[in-house]
Amino acid sequence: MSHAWGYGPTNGPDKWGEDCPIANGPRQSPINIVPNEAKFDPTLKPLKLRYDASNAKGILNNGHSFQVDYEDDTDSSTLTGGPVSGTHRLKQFHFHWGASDDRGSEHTVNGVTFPCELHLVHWNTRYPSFGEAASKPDGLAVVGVFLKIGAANPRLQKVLDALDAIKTKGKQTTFSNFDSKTLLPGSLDYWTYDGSLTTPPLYESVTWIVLKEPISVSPAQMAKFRGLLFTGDGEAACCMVDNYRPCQALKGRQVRASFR
Ligand SMILES: NS(=O)(=O)/N=C1/NCCO1
Ligand SMILES: [Zn+2]
Repeated sequence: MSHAWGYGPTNGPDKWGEDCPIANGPRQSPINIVPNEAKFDPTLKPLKLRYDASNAKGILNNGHSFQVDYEDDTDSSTLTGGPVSGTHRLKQFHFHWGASDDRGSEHTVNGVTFPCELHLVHWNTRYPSFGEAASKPDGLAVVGVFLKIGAANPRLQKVLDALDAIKTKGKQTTFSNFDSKTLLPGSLDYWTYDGSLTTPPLYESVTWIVLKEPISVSPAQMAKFRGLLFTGDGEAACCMVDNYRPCQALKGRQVRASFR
């Protein structure tokens, strides 16, 4: 692929393997989750998420999605328990979504897609930094949360209201005092499996923790996601939609459930 990766016909997921051969590796993400084939694992611990709102730093349009970045130089926003050992620090959260409500999530459940999926990205502090952890087999833990069309979600509004300031690629602005725990559903029941980043470099370094319960998003709120652009100022505008990777082969992996 001669130019930067993206989600278009010439640089999209089908082309990523040209630069990242791991695209066809044994533990790629996302996957279709089949609840009836997920095995309840009684040894799985409850997920413990402790986030400090004051760690929120900024919000950035990175040309693929937008992300809210967190201070990660201390253990004040962490994931512990669940399927991981040790402490994982929150680095950022971002979303994937579709051009219409019939698609947009990366993971699917019994083949069912959601219009949007939230990813909270954490790195294992046994490594010195996110950059070091990102390429290690136990380096990252990403919590995935499905968004389902329903009533407007007031917890999303502060994030969505910031999007007008980051419409084009490369734009960023301060974003402070945001507790990402408010984005989580009531239940922390989850499925977990060994997978990868769903964006290049597609490193097989992610312990995926996909929550069973979705959170709500309204059609008007989805329109705000779709108002972003993949493109930068002065470029021909291309709407930031369908920024999701299709499901990848399970290749013998076991998906475990934290609940019966
Ligand atoms: N969609 S994903 O797997 O969370 N991808 C990334 N890339 C950098 C951090 O998370
Ligand atoms: Zn993601």
